[in-house]
Amino acid sequence: MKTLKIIKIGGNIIDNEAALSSFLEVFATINSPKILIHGGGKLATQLANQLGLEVKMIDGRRITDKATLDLITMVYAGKINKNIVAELQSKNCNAIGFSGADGNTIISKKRPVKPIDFGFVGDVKKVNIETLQVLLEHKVTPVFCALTHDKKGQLLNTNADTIASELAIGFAKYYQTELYYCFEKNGVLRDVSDENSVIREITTQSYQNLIDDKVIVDGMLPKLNNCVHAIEKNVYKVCIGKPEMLYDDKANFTTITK
Ligand SMILES: Nc1ncnc2c1ncn2[C@@H]1O[C@H](COP(=O)(O)OP(=O)(O)O)[C@@H](O)[C@H]1O
Ligand SMILES: CC(=O)N[C@@H](CCC(=O)OP(=O)(O)O)C(=O)O
Repeated sequence: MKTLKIIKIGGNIIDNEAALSSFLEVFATINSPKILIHGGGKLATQLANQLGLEVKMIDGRRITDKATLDLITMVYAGKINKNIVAELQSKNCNAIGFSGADGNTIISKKRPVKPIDFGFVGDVKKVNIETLQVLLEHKVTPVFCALTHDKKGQLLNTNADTIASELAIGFAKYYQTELYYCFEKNGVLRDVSDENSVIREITTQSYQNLIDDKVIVDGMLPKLNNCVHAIEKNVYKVCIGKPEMLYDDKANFTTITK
C-alpha cells in the first residue's frame, strides 16, 4: 500500500510568516502523496474583533452566525488558503486549494440547535475521495481550509482538526495513511509550561486518564478526540508535535496508538 501523509497546521504556525514559510519548505519536499489542512481560527478572531463582530467559542468550536460565516469564508477559503497555495507553487509543489464544497469532497450536516445553537457549524457526514485520488495520482497536492457544505448550497464552518481526521479515515482503506497535527509545542505535554514533558505515547486507554487528570484541556481536548477517533478507524499512524517530526525520527513528539 502507498503511504499518504495528511498534515494539519494550526493557528500559531499560520500567523507567523517565518514559521509558515519554513513549514511549507519542509512540506513541499515530502515525496509521498500528501494533503495539507490549515486552520486559521486565530486570524478569524482577530479580524472579527476589528470588525466589531462578537466572538464566542464553546468547547473549542466557534459560534458562527451569518456575518461570521461570511468573514471566515473570506479568511479561510480566501486569504489563508490562496496564500498557502501560492507559496507552495513558489516551492515547486503543485497545489490546489479546496473547501469541502470543491469537488463535493466533504459533506456535513448543520449541528442541531439544541443543546447549543452553534449556527453555521457542520459535523462531517461523508468524505468523497475520488477527485482527490485523481489529483494525488498526478502529483497534485490538495490544500484544505476549514469549510464544508451540506449539498444544499450552504457552506458550514468545520473544525480543521476534524477535517484532517475525517479525510484520513476516508483514505485509510486505500493508502497507509499517516496523520500529523503540527502546532507550536513539542507534543502533548504533561505540564503545558514545560516543553520537555512530552508524553511520547498515548493509547486509547491512557487518553481517558489524561482527561480525568486535567492534563489535556482547551484546544487539546478536541484535537486528541480526533486523533483517537482516527486511530480507532484504521488510520495507520497519528502524531502531534512540531513540524520537525515530519523529517526527524528522533524528534520529541507524541504518537497515538490503539
Ligand atoms: N497537555 C497539553 N499539551 C500541549 N498543549 C496543550 C495541552 N493541554 C492544552 N493544550 C493547549 O492546546 C493548544 C492547542 O490547541 P489549539 O489552540 O486548538 O491548536 P491549533 O491551533 O493547532 O488547532 C496549545 O496551544 C495549548 O495551549
Ligand atoms: C467550528 C469551528 O470552530 N471552526 C474553526 C475552524 C478553524 C480552525 O479549526 O482553526 P485552528 O485549527 O487554527 O484552530 C474556527 O472557526 O475557529
